[in-house]
Amino acid sequence: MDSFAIHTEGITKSFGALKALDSVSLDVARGEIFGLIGPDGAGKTTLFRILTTLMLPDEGRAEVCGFDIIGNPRAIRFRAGYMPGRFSLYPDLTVEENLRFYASLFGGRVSDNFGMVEPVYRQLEPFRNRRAGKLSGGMKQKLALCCALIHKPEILFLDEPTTGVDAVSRSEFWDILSGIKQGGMPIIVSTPYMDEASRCDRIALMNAGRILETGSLDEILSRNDMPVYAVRGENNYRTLQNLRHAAGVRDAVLFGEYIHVFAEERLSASVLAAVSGVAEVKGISPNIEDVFINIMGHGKK
Ligand SMILES: Nc1ncnc2c1ncn2[C@@H]1O[C@H](COP(=O)(O)OP(=O)(O)OP(=O)(O)O)[C@@H](O)[C@H]1O
Repeated sequence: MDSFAIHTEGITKSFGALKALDSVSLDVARGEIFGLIGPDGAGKTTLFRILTTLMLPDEGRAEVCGFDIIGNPRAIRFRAGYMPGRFSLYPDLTVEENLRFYASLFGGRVSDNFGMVEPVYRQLEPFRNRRAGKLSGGMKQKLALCCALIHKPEILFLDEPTTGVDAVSRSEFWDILSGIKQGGMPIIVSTPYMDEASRCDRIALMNAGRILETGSLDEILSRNDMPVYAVRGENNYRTLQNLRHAAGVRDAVLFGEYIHVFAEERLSASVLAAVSGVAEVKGISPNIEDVFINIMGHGKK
């Protein structure tokens, strides 16, 4: 088990009647970027809190860096860098003061491990005297990452680091994570954005407290290969209703200007074209969003 950065078996957590995590079992290998992908309420934050020893599970067990979350939480706290989902910085402290504060929480100084954050901090340096509350979203995110790294952790937990950040900053942030991974640090990162799956070595698709699929993006796509058509309607809203009631259609969902139709094997493009209001039909390869919607829609597993 020690060969895994994270190993969990049957982690379950309820809040009253709500099961926020339902028997979550997963492994994160050393040196990989592992993405936890799912919508709001999937249970991502709850899992992070349990793995960083801020909350106890009701059932199940887990190890982080070879240490048991219940038996040895202190060892994990020193080894884990955690960037919580919501803004974790002190808005009235400057960039520099925030970093100094986080270093002091672990009994150190910024200079002790500056090499760890230097590549990212260099981008923040021009603003080092600016209060964190006055930074742009992308800059806040970079500072929060520096604060999570400043005690030189062995593993990084990032809870929705790119939520609410513009597309360019999101992409830059993923480039930074790839750089950190090159140094051998395992990273577990949650996101509601399906397109970020391609930046991870492996992912888990999560919904309503359960892991629906785990694997590399390619593995998940090939495991869930299915006939999908992109359909444009004369009036997409009306066409969507017609498609949902058409024989051989398992589900139909609006994606931009096209409707994606999840079809039974026997359905052909020409049969679809005959559905009232359909203006254009083309066969497409399902993307990760198609797979996710299809799995959720059919309660697989
Ligand atoms: N302390 C709590 N008390 C009661 N319910 C909670 C608590 N923490 C989380 N929940 C509920 O558990 C479920 C999972 O929440 P969680 O925050 O883990 O999901 P998430 O995937 O991180 O989504 P989000 O982005 O919305 O935080 C949600 O329905 C949430 O309302």
